[in-house]
Amino acid sequence: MTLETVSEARSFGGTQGVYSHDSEATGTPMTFAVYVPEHVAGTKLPVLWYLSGLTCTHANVMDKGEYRRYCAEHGIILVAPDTSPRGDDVPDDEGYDFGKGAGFYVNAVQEPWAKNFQMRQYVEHELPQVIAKHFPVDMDRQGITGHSMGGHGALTISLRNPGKYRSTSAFSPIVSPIHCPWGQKALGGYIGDDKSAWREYDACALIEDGARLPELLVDQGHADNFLEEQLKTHLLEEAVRKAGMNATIRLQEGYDHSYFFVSTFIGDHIAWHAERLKA
Ligand SMILES: N[C@@H](CCC(=O)N[C@@H](CSC=O)C(=O)NCC(=O)O)C(=O)O
Repeated sequence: MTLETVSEARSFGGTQGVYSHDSEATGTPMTFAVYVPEHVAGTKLPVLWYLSGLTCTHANVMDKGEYRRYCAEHGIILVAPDTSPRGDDVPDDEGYDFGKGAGFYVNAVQEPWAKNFQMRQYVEHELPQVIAKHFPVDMDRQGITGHSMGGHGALTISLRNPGKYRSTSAFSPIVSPIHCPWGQKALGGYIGDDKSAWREYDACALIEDGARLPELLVDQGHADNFLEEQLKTHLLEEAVRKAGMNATIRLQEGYDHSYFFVSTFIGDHIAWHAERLKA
């Protein structure tokens, strides 16, 4: 499990790094970003996973998410994986919403995607092992968050793994891929026509089918162009209400889908995760 350091820079007393390794899950090199706050040598820190949205690499949140000040303040490591396998041999689609940059955090079973698009395996299993081996993380104190397609990833991964993540939040998540064009294209393409197999990749369906989180925080911009057609926050509100789940879902007036929105509320989310991860 060799790790290549792509870059490292000092920031807010800690280190913002970018690293690369050969992934067994995707069969490709994978790049990810990790911020490690200043800490006493030998101590282990809680870790927050940040999953990014369509068209993103590890770099979007690193460049525009403005999380380092808050991670440094709360002593939280933040890991940002890529959103898909990359490389000349990896199949792609003409659209921005499928193929490279759009792995949807699923294990594809359809060809030609199945060989490389194993992002569920990568994010749930392989990358955590790499992080545990190479960084000062306390794997008993993991939280997960994400934006848009990454919000969908955070919700579904946490719902499928009860107890693994002590805290779960999301920014403008795709709450029900089954019910939106982005999700229907992705799940149809990666998983196939059997819609019953889509349910494990749909936060609302997972909740309907009995999965629960002890708590949830979601922020959604009210002026988000994708809200009505793709994100459909009201479906999550309905699902958590019916399930009696403890969820705070905030509609933020005037905010759109961009990183101007994410960076505005990321401090709130990191503080919220820190409270639960350090309890
Ligand atoms: N290019 C597309 C929209 C792509 C887009 O908005 N991507 C979002 C995530 S959308 C859901 O997962 C994003 O995070 N973009 C990266 C960024 O740095 O802003 C279009 O033009 O419609």
